[in-house]
Amino acid sequence: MIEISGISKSFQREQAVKELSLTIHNASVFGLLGSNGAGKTTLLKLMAGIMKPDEGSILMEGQPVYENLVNKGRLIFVPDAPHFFPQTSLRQMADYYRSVYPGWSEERYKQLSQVFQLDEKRKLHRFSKGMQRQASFWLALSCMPEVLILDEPIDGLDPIMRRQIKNLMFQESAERGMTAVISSHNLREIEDLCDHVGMMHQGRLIIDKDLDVMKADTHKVQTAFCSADGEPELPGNLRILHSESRGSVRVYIVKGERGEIEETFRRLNPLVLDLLPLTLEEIFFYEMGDAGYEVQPILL
Ligand SMILES: Nc1ncnc2c1ncn2[C@@H]1O[C@H](COP(=O)(O)OP(=O)(O)OP(=O)(O)O)[C@@H](O)[C@H]1O
Repeated sequence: MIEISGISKSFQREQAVKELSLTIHNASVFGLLGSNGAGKTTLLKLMAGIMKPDEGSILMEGQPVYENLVNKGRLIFVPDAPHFFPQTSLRQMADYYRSVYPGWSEERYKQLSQVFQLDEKRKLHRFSKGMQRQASFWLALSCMPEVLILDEPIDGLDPIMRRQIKNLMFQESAERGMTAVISSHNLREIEDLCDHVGMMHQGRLIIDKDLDVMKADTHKVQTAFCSADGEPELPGNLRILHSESRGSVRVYIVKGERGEIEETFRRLNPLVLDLLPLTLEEIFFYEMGDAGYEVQPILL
């Protein structure tokens, strides 16, 4: 378990992370969203023990991460721009990882050659951007990390490799109980991969929710009423985040339990009544508005 309590981090006069608290449970896949400059990379580096918070604490299995070799050996941070030693081949880089990470598995490294199919003898700087990213995943997963921290990992990968990486992440999480923390600007990617989602804005964590709970809690209601009766007054107990008319159809975004919402609308004798699921993008859009944030500058 990763327990983050009241951390802040400033660069000169810029406060990148502000009084942020968060718990990430073992074997979960946590998606971190937010606008450019929201503080995601800073938070990930703090979690990985690359930087020390100015205030607050970050504990992994009850122990600090910063300057703690045991915890650092349990986690791998994959940055948005892969970092390799100059003039090294993938095999040489693998030798280095083997010497540093106690969990390194030669067997896993060999297995993963079936997925990545990169030339191990070739110098890494000669690889394309996407191939370098594949090499980072190959090395990171061969270390059998308990925690994998990924900064915008999927960008630059082709669709087949994206799927392969997603499958590997599911496999590592389900079979070995690996915890993953993934920052991304891609809501669909996060929706596919993650079971828990956080959103940062100006250094703060403004949403921290289970994806299933979030989905089960917000509904799109499409309804139409007999025009002769006019539009009925909705009961005050309905928590409506948004409403709009599309011709004769009225669309409501409503928070609450599906059965209760349906029952409430049925009592108004609608001609049409449909309850539809929302995408993560839609849920965020309305949740952020509900939380009083200007949605446009936050969602990309
Ligand atoms: N090494 C640094 N020195 C000075 N300021 C920094 C440094 N690293 C980050 N910052 C500042 O901290 C803030 C948060 O940056 P961070 O890279 O964490 O954001 P981000 O959410 O990852 O952004 P993006 O989505 O654009 O990658 C920004 O205002 C940035 O300018």
